[in-house]
Amino acid sequence: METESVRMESSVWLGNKRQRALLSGWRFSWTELDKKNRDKTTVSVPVSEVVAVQEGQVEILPQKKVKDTERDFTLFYVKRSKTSGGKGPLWSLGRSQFSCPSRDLRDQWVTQLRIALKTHCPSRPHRLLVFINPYGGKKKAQQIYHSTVAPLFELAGISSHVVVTERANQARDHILKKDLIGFDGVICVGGDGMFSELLHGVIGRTQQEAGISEHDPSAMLQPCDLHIGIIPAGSTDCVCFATVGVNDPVTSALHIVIGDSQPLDVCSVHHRSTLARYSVSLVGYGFYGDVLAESERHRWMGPLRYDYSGCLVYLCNRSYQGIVQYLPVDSQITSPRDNSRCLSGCKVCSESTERLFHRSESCSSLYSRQLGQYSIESEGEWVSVEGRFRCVYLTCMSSSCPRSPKGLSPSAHLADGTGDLILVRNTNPLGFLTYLHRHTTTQDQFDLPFVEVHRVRAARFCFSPGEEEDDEDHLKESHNITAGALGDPETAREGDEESGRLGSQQCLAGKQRDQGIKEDGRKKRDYLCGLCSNKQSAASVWNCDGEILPYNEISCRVHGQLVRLFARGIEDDAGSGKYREGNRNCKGRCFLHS
Ligand SMILES: CCCCCCCCCCCCC/C=C/[C@@H](O)[C@H](COP(=O)(O)O)NC(=O)CCCCC
Ligand SMILES: Nc1ncnc2c1ncn2[C@@H]1O[C@H](COP(=O)(O)OP(=O)(O)O)[C@@H](O)[C@H]1O
Ligand SMILES: [Ca+2]
Repeated sequence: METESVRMESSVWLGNKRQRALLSGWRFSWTELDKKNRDKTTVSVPVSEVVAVQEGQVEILPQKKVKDTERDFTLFYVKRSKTSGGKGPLWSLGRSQFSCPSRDLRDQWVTQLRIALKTHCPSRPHRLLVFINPYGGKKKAQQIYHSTVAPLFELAGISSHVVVTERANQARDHILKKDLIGFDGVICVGGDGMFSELLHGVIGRTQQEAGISEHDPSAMLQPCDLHIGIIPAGSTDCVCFATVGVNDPVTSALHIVIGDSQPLDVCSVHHRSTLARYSVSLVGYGFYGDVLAESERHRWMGPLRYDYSGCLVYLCNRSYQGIVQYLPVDSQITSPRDNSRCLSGCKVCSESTERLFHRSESCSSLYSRQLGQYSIESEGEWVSVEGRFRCVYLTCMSSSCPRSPKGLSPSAHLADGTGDLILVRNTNPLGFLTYLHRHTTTQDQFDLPFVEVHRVRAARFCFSPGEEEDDEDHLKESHNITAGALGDPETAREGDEESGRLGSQQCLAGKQRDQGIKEDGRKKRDYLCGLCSNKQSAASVWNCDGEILPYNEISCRVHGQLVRLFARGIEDDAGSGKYREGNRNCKGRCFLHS
């Protein structure tokens, strides 16, 4: 139904400069006028990026201050500033205080702007459930939320229920079990591990409600309506970086406030007919599994633990024997080496929306037709590769992060229903170092003779178990893994206090902690001896979005656009400042292009 569009125009003052303010349809603009009434500069803000309109002269930071001058109103909106190195723009809160010739006119402006907001932004969140992990990253999540994010939510009229977590998996269990009526989204303030908790909660709950078994690898999972927001306060913050373009709490909070919506592919990981976990960024064996396992022993280092562990594991020079099978997507149609980049309003992803959900006649491009429905049972299409690998991994998106600004697969798409499978065969230490180093530069990390990359819809992996390590109990022991941290759906859902990555460490206090450190020292030596020995048959573990999975065999399947984030993908330079209608307003699954 067409909504009547609001229009209003008048003269106003911004400081001592006279302006012509104009609200027309979905834009509000003000143009500075010179003494002869000629136009000078114009500032134009899309209504969908207006955060709030308030009477008087209002400031919210560092503290809320209101001077209720009867002819003034204050407009808060999204302001962008450029960043370098292919990142997205930083968003901040713009504020302009307008003075009107009369109180009457001021009231009219406030009313009309608020009507425009209601008309053009019907899908903004009003009530949010926020989970803060006080121990993630540099342990600043609570401070970040209260000083930076909460004032923005309050300004935008969003009410929030805040839960500061006391144990791992609390957020996931809360989403799975508690009443969520009235909430328009769930937010995590933390890292990729916290995001993963929300992801599991939201997907699990949606499948429960739809009566779908998550353990069935061939089940078509039900897409989730509840949006997830991420305020980055962790160590890698890859999901935030790859979907927003920067790791900045204010930018993320503003995407949430204006109700942006970004669909995201999710990979389900199964082990022997049981769902092991979901992943969006990394399901990796070998190097990335070893780095994660090693890093858990150095959590006290904060985010630096990954760099330290990365160096240790690199020096150990390990490789693993295994078989990888994958269901490829036609490389003539879409390729991880096409040098494209999935940006805000991505055409490939929007065509996939049609293919995945509507399958309409209009969806007739070659890409959409070729990627039509498939069956993971169609054995004939599977490709098999056997060998010794430094690492193998699957990612549903670019997985860019500050450590690797282009990411694990720079041309991967957030929402195209496929993942990129990277196979790094055994090579000499210098070759592998070159490969790792290219993640941090603009050089093509796939242009190396021992690296293969394939765009896939599903993959299966089977790695040879270690000589004496053919049972998972041994693996768990040698990697010092607790039951809940294994992502065992049954154990983990009980929500026991010891489960999860920080669980066992944060619970240690006083004497117990000292004992823990000694114990940790011993296990570390044992672990490194095992890791660096020449016993090439020993097994690694899986790094599944930062969670350890100690299995030799897993199967993975990509579920296109299974969840939605309060984000819009990475805006390129040309797109910054250029308006793209918030796609959440489309109500269904649709994109609008800038
Ligand atoms: C020796 C230096 C090697 C440099 C290579 C750089 C490669 C960076 C790859 C980044 C991987 C991104 C995938 C994201 C994984 C996260 O889910 C996971 C958990 O994050 P968090 O919850 O915030 O702790 N992070 C990792 O597994 C870190 C891998 C780092 C490998 C060096
Ligand atoms: N209160 C808590 N105590 C211990 N662990 C927690 C708590 N809250 C969350 N966790 C767990 O901590 C892990 C790491 O958290 P995350 O916020 O991702 O930080 P980081 O990015 O530093 O790893 C997550 O897997 C999460 O399940
Ligand atoms: Ca994808």
